[in-house]
Amino acid sequence: MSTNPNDVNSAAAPFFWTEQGLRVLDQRLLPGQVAYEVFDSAAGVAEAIATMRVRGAPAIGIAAAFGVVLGARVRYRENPADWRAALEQDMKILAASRPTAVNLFWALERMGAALDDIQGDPYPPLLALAQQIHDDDLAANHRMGELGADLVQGSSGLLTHCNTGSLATGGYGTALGVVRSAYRRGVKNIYAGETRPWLQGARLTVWELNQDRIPATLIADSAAAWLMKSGAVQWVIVGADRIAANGDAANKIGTYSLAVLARQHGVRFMVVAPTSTVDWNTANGEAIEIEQRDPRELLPECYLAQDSVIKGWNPVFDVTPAHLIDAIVTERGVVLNPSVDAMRAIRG
Ligand SMILES: CSC[C@H]1O[C@H](OP(=O)(O)O)[C@H](O)[C@@H]1O
Repeated sequence: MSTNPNDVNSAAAPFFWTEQGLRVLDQRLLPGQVAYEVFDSAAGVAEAIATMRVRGAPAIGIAAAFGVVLGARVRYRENPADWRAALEQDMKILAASRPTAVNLFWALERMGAALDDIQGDPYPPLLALAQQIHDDDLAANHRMGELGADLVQGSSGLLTHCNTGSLATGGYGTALGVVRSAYRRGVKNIYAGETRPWLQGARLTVWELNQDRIPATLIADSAAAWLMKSGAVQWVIVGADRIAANGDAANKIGTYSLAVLARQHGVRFMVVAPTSTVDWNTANGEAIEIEQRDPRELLPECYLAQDSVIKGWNPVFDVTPAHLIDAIVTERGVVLNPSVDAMRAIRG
């Protein structure tokens, strides 16, 4: 199987569409196991998203689009004359799978808007639309990769956080797409933060880079400040799950602290995300819902006992204010020093 990040059939692809259903790579098991499960219903895809078998804002949106396709196939078979109401219930289940990544709701809105024009069997047109959403995301990632690489040209080191590669998108990646493009242009010192507690960096990002034979250095999240103080990196490059209209960006927990540290050390800070991640209806970061996941993803086993007095607090995103962001890179262009006015340049 190809590991070419340009190829959606690379080992790092988060899922593949098959006639049986959406074949999902279970990212909870990486890097130790490359294991797939086929989901053949909307509820099944919602479960795959909620449990983080598939994760990453763009990948969540694309998976949800295929979830709508699966729901339409089931509902039309059940009742060819009246399938839409049941499908809309399926779409509500998909919408409830995770709250922060706006790509989920953007994809469901695009699929929902197509229902009015459908005559007869909804499966073929909805499958074509889901595949278009997937293809568009891959194309956007390559465009953003080049735009971001233009900005970091000449840098010696980059630090990234979480996983924003092929595993989190339609292929190639957002922030990790910039890293891939920058590496090809000569930026050789790539650092990846482990990204506790789910370890997207330690388990997923360095796995992807190793598949691509791109040398990288894994660091503990707590080593980021010391790395920046050493002068080894000139940019911190991250993804996003939801960008508000003023440029405030929600991303994996730990991103905000990296932005504060970057400003302290004169390191520039880049957010890379397709415009499907921009939520024009949310004025600023204060209004972004931050997902709280089960503390059991954080707490050592011994503190899960009934008599334990130890709890966990497990917000899995935080919000970086626009004033700490030097550049937001999208497929429609780059927003330098983001603000409400500056963001208008990328609004379709
Ligand atoms: C390009 S992926 C964007 C975003 O999604 C990740 O979150 P999760 O792994 O919880 O789905 C992370 O915040 C990435 O930066």
